[in-house]
Amino acid sequence: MTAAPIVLPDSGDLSPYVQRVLPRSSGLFWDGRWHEGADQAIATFNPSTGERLADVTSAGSAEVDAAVASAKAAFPAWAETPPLQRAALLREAARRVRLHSRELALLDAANCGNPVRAMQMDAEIAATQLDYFAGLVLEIKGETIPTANGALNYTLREPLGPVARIFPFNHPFMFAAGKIAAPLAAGNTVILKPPEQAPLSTIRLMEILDGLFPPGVLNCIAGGRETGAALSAHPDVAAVALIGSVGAGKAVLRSAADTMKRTLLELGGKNAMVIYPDADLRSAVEGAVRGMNFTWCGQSCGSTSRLYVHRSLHDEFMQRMAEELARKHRPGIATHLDTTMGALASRAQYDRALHYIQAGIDEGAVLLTGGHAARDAQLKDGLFIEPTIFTGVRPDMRIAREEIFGPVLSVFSWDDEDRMLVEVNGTELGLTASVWTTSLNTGLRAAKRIQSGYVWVNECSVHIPGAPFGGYKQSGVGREESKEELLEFTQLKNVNVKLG
Ligand SMILES: NC(=O)c1ccc[n+]([C@@H]2O[C@H](COP(=O)([O-])OP(=O)(O)OC[C@H]3O[C@@H](n4cnc5c(N)ncnc54)[C@H](O)[C@@H]3O)[C@@H](O)[C@H]2O)c1
Ligand SMILES: O=S(=O)(O)c1ccc(CO)cc1
Repeated sequence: MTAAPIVLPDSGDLSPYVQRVLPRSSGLFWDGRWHEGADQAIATFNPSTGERLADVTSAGSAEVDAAVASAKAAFPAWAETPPLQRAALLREAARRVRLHSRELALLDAANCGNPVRAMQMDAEIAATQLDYFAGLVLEIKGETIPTANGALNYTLREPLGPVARIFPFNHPFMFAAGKIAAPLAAGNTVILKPPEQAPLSTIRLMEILDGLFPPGVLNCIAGGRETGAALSAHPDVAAVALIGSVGAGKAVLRSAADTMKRTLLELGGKNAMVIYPDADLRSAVEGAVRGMNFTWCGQSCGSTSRLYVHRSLHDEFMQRMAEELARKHRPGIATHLDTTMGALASRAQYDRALHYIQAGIDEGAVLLTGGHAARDAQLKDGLFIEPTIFTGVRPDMRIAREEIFGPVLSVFSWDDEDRMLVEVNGTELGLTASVWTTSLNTGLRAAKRIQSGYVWVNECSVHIPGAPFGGYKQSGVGREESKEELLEFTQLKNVNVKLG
């Protein structure tokens, strides 16, 4: 039985309730129970206020070894658990997530700076992913292969073993809860490594799910990059699934090489949105604001942070976009239910975004709006930056080439489609893209030519359950949010039976 959820108001400022939703446990859970760590604690903060929220125990190498040993010991029995029984436990996990969604959203808002209302959506997405993969368990199946001599030849899909799930701070709870679903559904055990900047909702998740799975099936170790690196290098970890930066992805690939472990990498983006001259202006302007994900300060791998507007529309488009942005997003305290744009997750993220804003100014881009920290006196203790749009951006500028992961949009004007598409594709990243046009031909042509793993036409930002999400080029390896994610956590065995 889980404790009853904490009742929270439907409107107004939820800051007074933050203390009540904090987890009571350490950051270390394996073998079905909580542990004290010998290693140091990580202080974790509220980016809206600067307030220290809690200290979380960080896993050192002894704790990593113990968590992996627990996941390894639990693996054979979990792999043998009938698939529908595994699915039933995942559905119960989804039910508990929904039951506690509002307190989890508040915890994320307080810890990572994203607005609390948006984080309620994150909890719902996580629950949907748990249900979705629970529904797929009977699809973990093989094929029969015709043979020349009448032998029976068939394939089986078997789980891999302990899977490390390492993820970042931009959607902490959605990643923690949603990303256990596929590996557990496929019969693997899991070790979660939450982000050091915002680990609290993962720890609370472990409290909410405590006792649901057999000991060792679902484990959690808090910690930073060293903890993630130790997991990636561990010989008894069979697969590492990382959501994070390209640099971390390369480090994981290198350490995984020694033990030939499976990797699934969801990495960075420098994603383009293209506005064709025949686009429906009203919906394209709305999409351009939404695609940048100003709600979470652009801290999203899928944000369309490069906007290519056809020259014939450029001035009117940008004027309307500035108006739409001003109407929709102004930084505010993340734990207030009216807030539509939160705080940057950490001082490092804040400094990084301001650094890129300065680089844009220094390299000659034109500030259309924003370009500085929030000046509202009520926000003075937090990590707030005004939503920022640069026009007149050239492809050689740093704000055109490098992932900022902040509320900074770079706008380009174009009139030659071929040249524009070369620029769109002229990056080592290829995660998402968005194209706006009323011509089906144009939309399909652009979708074919853009080198990205996920292309929206007359849409942006939304993730469609069941549609494979993942990157081309250095944006990643493998696909998530779909049947492909489930199969990433299986290995194929071929069996040939000579008959007669
Ligand atoms: N493609 C996606 O689905 C997706 C989604 C969200 C964020 N991201 C990317 O995440 C990045 C932002 O997050 P960040 O700056 O915290 O990323 P990061 O790579 O520094 O950290 C992400 C996670 O990886 C861990 N980590 C860092 N270095 C590691 C290493 N060498 N070995 C193992 N683990 C390591 C961190 O502790 C954290 O838990 C951006 O690049 C963004 O595009 C990608
Ligand atoms: O905001 S994003 O980081 O692009 C993101 C990643 C994954 C999902 C759903 O799995 C939603 C948003």
